[in-house]
Amino acid sequence: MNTKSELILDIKNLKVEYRTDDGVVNAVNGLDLEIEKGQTHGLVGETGAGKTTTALSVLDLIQSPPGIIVDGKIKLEGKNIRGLKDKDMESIRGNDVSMIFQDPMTSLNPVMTIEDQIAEVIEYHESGGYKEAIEKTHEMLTMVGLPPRRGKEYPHQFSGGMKQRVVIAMALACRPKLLIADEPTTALDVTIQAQVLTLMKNLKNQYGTSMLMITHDLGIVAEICDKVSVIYAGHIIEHGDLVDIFDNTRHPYTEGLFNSLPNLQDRKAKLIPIKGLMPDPTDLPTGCPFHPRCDYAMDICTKKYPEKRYRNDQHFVECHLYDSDNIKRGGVIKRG
Ligand SMILES: Nc1ncnc2c1ncn2[C@@H]1O[C@H](COP(=O)(O)OP(=O)(O)OP(=O)(O)O)[C@@H](O)[C@H]1O
Ligand code: NI
Repeated sequence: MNTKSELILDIKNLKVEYRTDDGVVNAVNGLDLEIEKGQTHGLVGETGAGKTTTALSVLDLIQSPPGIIVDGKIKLEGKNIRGLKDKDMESIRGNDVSMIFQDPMTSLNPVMTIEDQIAEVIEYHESGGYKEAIEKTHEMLTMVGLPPRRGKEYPHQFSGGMKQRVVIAMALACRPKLLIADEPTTALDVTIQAQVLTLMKNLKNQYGTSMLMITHDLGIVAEICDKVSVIYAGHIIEHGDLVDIFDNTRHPYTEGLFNSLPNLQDRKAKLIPIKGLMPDPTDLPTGCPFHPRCDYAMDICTKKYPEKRYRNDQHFVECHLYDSDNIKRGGVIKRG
């Protein structure tokens, strides 16, 4: 029954809170996420849904205080990595999992040349000396489409798109098993965005790196992802492959995300934003957290969190519309 190939990352029941003076922010609320080896997995949802918190949890980089992982299992290649000693976690961050942030300057040192920064990463991971590391650095720069001679320059001499390419080169320099990209193109203009995405797609094909791509852009998901998890209020409310999510949408929230996109066939058609706002994470609604915004909400939705319902062996939805009593209505929401 289970035809899933090997998992690079397996998160079960992750719960993360930020305990602030204004209350407890329930950022991630029992989230499950499985990333198969060699695949690009899109994590998509509105601002505040818990995407970055999930990613930072994997690397044990949640700001603490106020953040705390309250519960859950995180496995990398089948090995538990939650609660590791600092030294072991550092080795995972350096060798196994790399993260690219939205703002490339998070990862770049303004007073070090580009090539020295990449070479430092390579030297840290490989036995060869500086000269060898610089040679490799030049290969990496070429790979991300930057002329190696520019390695002598400093970050401020580079445009935003070029800086993000450097960060990608750095993230890949240690050949990570898993690359986590947190909105890596959001800060870039549209043409550069497309170039960086193409680059990431090529790298994935070339090296078979598994990727977690965090985005609120369904266009990016369609462009480079194999699997998609839709996150709402710290829960994965729908998960499947591209065809499941784009052509067999089940969750009203996912449907809302699609409806809020401009229609390509009819550019004059109005955007239909999802009504209402993301719930206050310090005071989440009872039952399904989407119910106050949901056109299909039923009595039970205000009372009970919906279990996973599987449409096929991978596509699931957490929504009471698909409880057995309602299933007769079969696919209340259908696209295409
Ligand atoms: N250091 C922090 N202290 C308090 N609350 C935080 C902290 N970091 C995040 N949060 C809160 O946790 C919730 C989840 O935030 P998170 O950054 O994970 O969302 P996100 O999905 O990445 O959003 P975005 O698309 O805006 O990046 C939000 O309500 C956010 O305000
Ligand atoms: Ni974020």
